Amino acid sequence: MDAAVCNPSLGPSSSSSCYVSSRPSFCPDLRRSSVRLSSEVFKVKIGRLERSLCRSSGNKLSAVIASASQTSVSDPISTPSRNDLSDSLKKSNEASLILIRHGESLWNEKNLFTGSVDVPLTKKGVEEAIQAGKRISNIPVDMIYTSSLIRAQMTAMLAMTEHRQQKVPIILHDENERARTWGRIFSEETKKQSIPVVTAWQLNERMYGELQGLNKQETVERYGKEQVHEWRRSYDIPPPNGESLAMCAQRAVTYFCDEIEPQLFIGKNVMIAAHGNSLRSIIMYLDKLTTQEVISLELSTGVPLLYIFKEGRFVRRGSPVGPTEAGVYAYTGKLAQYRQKLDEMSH
Ligand SMILES: O=C(O)[C@@H](CO)OP(=O)(O)O
Repeated sequence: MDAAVCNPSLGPSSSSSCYVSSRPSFCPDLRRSSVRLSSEVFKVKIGRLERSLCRSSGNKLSAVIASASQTSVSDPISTPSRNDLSDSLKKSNEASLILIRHGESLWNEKNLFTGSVDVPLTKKGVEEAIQAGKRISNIPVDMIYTSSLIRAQMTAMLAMTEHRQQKVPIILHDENERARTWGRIFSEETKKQSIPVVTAWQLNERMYGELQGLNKQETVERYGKEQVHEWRRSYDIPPPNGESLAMCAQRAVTYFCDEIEPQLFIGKNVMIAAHGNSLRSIIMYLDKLTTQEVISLELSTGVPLLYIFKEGRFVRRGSPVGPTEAGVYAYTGKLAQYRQKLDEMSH
């Protein structure tokens, strides 16, 4: 691996860990990346890459702009024109990426396998989401991506109630023409005060198959600790009739590359609220973890992780929690400036 991964286990205590990947991001570089994604993911990525970049006579910039302007965020709130995108691309050399696993759900509390089942947060989960919002309240957010499941959406919305930017997160409904038309906003000023929220099933928790609804402890007693650990944490062994992490990565990482990276590339600050395993697969891609390293990657509920996307690379800043917060903001001039602006506005 050409990146120094300081700490593949991303619990709340890993806030000081960071690394600079020497892999410039964006799909082309997967050709030489050491990320152990499944060969199917690799093929999908390369296929899409060739469609989005190579076909456009090697002009990466125009491909990125075209790709960004065609994404599902071409919506009534923030339809960026090609000129805006070019300007923003010229001006921006850095964007923040916040990843947050949803707060505790009612089935987390009961210790049940949840997967694709759409279960809401507990009171504790609501509180975790609010606390997460406090932790990221000084980090800019221009776009939010959530899964289509309520626990991730609740988390994103509750976190944003704490954000000092005080913009209104608005869910974009893209399911049909009527939903798109009826959700239009007719004030430019109001649009500026809004943050588009894109919901994507591709970011959903991995489908846990026939384990969904079963108690985790009882499953261990029935099938043994090793078998259950393999189902829960291995890269390519799926639970009965469910998705392995590799299968989950195939949709989640592909979505990240196709829809989210282009936004970061043009300088948009992005928050993703999703799930233990869909985020593990994305972190595996960002941190270039091996199939062995990803086994020990555990994400706590409601703890945000911050990455800086700069010069085509992802730099992990760990979690903006507690005493290390100053370090997080001090890291980039842009974040420090943003925070100063917020301070000035609130005086
Ligand atoms: O039940 C689930 O859907 C997931 C996340 O809560 O569990 P696990 O930690 O086993 O991947």
